[in-house]
Amino acid sequence: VDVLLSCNIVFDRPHYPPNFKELMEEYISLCTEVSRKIMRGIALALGGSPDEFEGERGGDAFWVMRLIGYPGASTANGKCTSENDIGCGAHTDYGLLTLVNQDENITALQVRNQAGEWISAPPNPGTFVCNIGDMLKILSNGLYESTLHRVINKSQTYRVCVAFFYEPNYDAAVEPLEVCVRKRGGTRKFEKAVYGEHLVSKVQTNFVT
Ligand SMILES: O=C(O)CCC(=O)C(=O)O
Ligand SMILES: [Fe+2]
Repeated sequence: VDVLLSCNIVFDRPHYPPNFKELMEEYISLCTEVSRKIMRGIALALGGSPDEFEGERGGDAFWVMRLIGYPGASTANGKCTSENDIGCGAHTDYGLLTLVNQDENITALQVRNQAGEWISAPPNPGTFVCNIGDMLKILSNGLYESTLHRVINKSQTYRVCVAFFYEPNYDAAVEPLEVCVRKRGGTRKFEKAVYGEHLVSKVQTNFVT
């Protein structure tokens, strides 16, 4: 799918550190392991078996990792005004979980709470911010919400964020778990969705102008 291939990293650019590929691969493998463990915890919290998300639901992740750079406000287009900040518009993530590793010392990520207010999710050294994605909202029948978030870098410093997206298998047909349907009095809040179709349609609306 062209839209998904358009931003893939080329691992052997000459200005990358010599062990860049190995570091990224190790990081991805550790993030995959942590995400799988978080999913086991969530499965238990929802009252299911710990393996609820194994198999195509979340055991064979179509992971994505993005290394995102946000130029500082002053260098973005020559002026330092609040209109010049560089960020990322409000959206929900698409899959199961996102592990957001933010640059220390810059508060730019904001999440919308249930009262509809935007609150900061400041970097906390040694921790990830963990977003819930749309597929986990569906699987949990809405017991977990995929939280709206956005990024506004008002600082004058270039901000880097490493976001690891833990997703279902590309072809997975995702629907509310029985245990979560029972918890909501037998009501199915969401229709079945095929993860790959959801991903492509959201990437097209978010990134293609
Ligand atoms: O830069 C961030 O802190 C978050 C980026 C983000 O929300 C995303 O890539 O989906
Ligand atoms: Fe996001």
